Amino acid sequence: MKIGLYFGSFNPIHIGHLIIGSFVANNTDVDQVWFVVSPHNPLKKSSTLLNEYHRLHLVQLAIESDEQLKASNIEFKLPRPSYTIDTLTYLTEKYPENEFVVIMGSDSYQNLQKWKNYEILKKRFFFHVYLRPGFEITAAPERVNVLKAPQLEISSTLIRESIREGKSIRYLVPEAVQEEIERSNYYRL
Ligand SMILES: Nc1ncnc2c1ncn2[C@@H]1O[C@H](COP(=O)(O)OP(=O)(O)OP(=O)(O)O)[C@@H](O)[C@H]1O
Ligand SMILES: O=C(O)c1ccc[n+]([C@@H]2O[C@H](COP(=O)([O-])O)[C@@H](O)[C@H]2O)c1
Repeated sequence: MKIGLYFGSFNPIHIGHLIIGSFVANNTDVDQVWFVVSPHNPLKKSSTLLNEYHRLHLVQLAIESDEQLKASNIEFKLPRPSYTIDTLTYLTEKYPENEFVVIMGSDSYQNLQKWKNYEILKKRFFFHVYLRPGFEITAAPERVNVLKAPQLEISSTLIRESIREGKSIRYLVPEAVQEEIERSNYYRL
C-alpha cells in the first residue's frame, strides 16, 4: 500500500489540514493519508502545545468516518524533537510492505534545507507538494509532484487565538473537534 504521510503539530487540527489530506487521497496514487502528530516540531516553540494525546484524539475525532484518512501516534515513542528523516526511516523498517511518501506545503518544501539530513530525505523519498500562496515552484525536481489543492488560509494559531479571545471556531474545525475543545476547556489560557 502507498501511504502519504502528512506531518504536523495539529495544535489543533483544522479544516485546512483536512482539505489537503482528502485532496491527496482522492487525486494521487496514495491509498491512505496518515496524519502524523508530532509531539514536538524541531522548528517550533513548545509552550503553546496541547498534550500530544489530546491532539491525537482531536485528529481521530476529525477523521473518524473517513476510511482513507488515519491518525498516527508513531512519533510519540521516538526521540524528541521529531525529525522527519528518523520517523521515515523507522516506518520504512517497521512496514517494509508499504511505500511511504511525504505530503507537504510548498512553504515547508522551500524551507527543507533547514531540516535534518534534508539531502538524504530528498534522495530517498517521494514528495507530494501542494502549492501555498507566495511559495511558487517553477521547476519541480525529480521525485516531486506539485499539486494545486484547494486552499483555505486558516491556521492552528488563528484557532487558538480565537478561543482565547472568546470567539467562535465553528466551521473552522469539524463539529466533533469543536465540541471536544469546548468540553475540555482546551486553549483557553
Ligand atoms: N490552511 C492550511 N492549508 C494548507 N496547509 C496548511 C494549512 N495550515 C497549515 N498547513 C500545513 O499543514 C502542516 C501541519 O500544520 P501545523 O500543524 O504546523 O498547523 P499550522 O496551522 O501551520 O499551525 P500553527 O499555526 O500552530 O503554526 C504544515 O506543513 C502546514 O504548513
Ligand atoms: O526533520 C526536521 O528537521 C523537521 C523540521 C521542521 C519540521 N519538521 C516536521 O514537519 C512537520 C510540519 O512542520 P511545519 O513547521 O510545516 O508545521 C512537523 O510536524 C515536524 O515534525 C521536521
